[in-house]
Amino acid sequence: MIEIEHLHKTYRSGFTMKPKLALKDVSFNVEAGKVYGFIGPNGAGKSTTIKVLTGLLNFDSGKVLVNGISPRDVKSRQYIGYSPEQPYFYDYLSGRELLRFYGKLVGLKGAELESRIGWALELLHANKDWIDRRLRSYSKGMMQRVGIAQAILGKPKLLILDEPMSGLDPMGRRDVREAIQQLNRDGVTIFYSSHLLSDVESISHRVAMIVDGKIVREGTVDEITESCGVEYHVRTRQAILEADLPRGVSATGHPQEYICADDVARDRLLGFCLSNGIAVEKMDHKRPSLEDILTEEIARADA
Ligand SMILES: Nc1ncnc2c1ncn2[C@@H]1O[C@H](COP(=O)(O)OP(=O)(O)OP(=O)(O)O)[C@@H](O)[C@H]1O
Repeated sequence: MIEIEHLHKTYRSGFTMKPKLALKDVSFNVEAGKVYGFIGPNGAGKSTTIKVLTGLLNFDSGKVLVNGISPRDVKSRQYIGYSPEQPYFYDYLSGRELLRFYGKLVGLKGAELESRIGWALELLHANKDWIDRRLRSYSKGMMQRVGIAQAILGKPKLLILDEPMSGLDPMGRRDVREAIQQLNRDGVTIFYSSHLLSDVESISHRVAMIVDGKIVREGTVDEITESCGVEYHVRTRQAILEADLPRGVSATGHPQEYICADDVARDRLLGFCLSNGIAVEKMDHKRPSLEDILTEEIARADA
């Protein structure tokens, strides 16, 4: 559904038009029928990638195809629904009037238009009285729901959402997560960016992590977190002197709890316990979260 190969994008801004390379050799594919999360810190290049995908921005070099068509070709937009990070709508309209306007743009009218608006509002739990108030009185969360509702009115094959959960309270985030999952069950491919990594972990089939314009990880959440190794937390019946701890094993704040950096360190600690008659009470393994990995990648890029 989305193919990006060796994408480079430079911005030129300011009086001197000094170039800034915002995307550096970005490549990834999004298969049809998947929920694909795009994560990275502020300024990493997420919105730039999304603007390239939606044909709003040109790029220097590389290959970008959406449903087999270049995003510069207007035909590619036939299948796309898009909600920008900060939608700017004409705010003298009510949410419902705005949706009528967008619905007409995708060819809906009459009873079908009203029923499609009803469906979109229901899906986003936005069928409340505020939908008939003017947009200028909306909170960020209300605006976000209307922005996503307009993006799905045309029943797109591909839904592109830039930070769909930002500005939402926990219930709003849950509603948007559930809406994404429902749309995906109905066959929609979803590509979305987010800072909220626990949401991304819970609903994405695959994830790409971008830091400073470069893709640093790509895969399923399991593939990404497993590739970073598993830590083992071991609790013993007796304390072990720090000086006696085998290589790769470190003390925690608790006197009988230790962290083994990998399988080898765990085996060394278990061997040490066995030969010294120390009973092991408990052992858990802990994979790093996407947040741990992203934090590490950001530190590496800053180093
Ligand atoms: N119109 C522009 N002119 C010049 N530089 C820009 C422009 N838009 C973005 N940039 C720069 O390109 C880089 C990537 O920005 P982008 O908005 O794509 O990041 P992002 O990952 O979406 O960030 P955020 O999470 O804060 O929205 C940043 O360094 C940003 O300052």
